Amino acid sequence: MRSSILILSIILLFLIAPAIVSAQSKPVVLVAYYSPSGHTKAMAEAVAGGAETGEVEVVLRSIEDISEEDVLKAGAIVLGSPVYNANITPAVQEFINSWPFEGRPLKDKIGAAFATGGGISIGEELVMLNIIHSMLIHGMVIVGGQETEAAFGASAITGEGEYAGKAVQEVFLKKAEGLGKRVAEMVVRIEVNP
Ligand SMILES: Cc1cc2nc3c(=O)[nH]c(=O)nc-3n(C[C@H](O)[C@H](O)[C@H](O)COP(=O)(O)O)c2cc1C
Repeated sequence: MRSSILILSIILLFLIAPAIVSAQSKPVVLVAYYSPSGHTKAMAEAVAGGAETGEVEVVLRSIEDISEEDVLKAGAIVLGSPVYNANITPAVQEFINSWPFEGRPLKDKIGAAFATGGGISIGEELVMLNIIHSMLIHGMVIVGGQETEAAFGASAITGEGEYAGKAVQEVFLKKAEGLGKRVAEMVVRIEVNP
């Protein structure tokens, strides 16, 4: 009886161990956002959905809930900010300023950006490029979205014309999804796995 339990346990261990090891070794894609009125959060959720390829572990979190350890553990960081006066918000700037720099521990991690802005061409590209500048200072490897229309990352217009007063539109969510998917593919491809 005892020996059959022992044999069964060994068989189970052999069956479960590879699954445990592969779960632990998946690169982490951290999707970080700041979103007082919910539009950037909607884009973040679409980025996270796109990144769910099964090959990575996706962590979707508001910047207030992200620790230094979360940042260090991530193989990729996708960061989103609303446009405030054609710039990233002070909270997102503070979040970036909190990243560890000594010894450049973020070097070679994948980085990508997304943004939402009230109006067309009054800041969303500047915000994505601002995030990208900061990631480059840390030595991160920058990835844009799937299509030319999301070359700098994924952005959404939330307050002008036909986009005003509505949930974030499908055309923008698709760009966010594509960005997430590409980041997930690239982080596996370059085998970033701290
Ligand atoms: C203080 C402030 C400044 C803003 N400045 C801009 C701006 O310069 N350009 C723009 O396109 N939208 C601007 N907006 C609009 C926001 O970027 C837009 O509503 C965004 O989608 C909000 O994101 P959230 O819903 O995730 O908070 C501003 C909003 C606030 C509150």
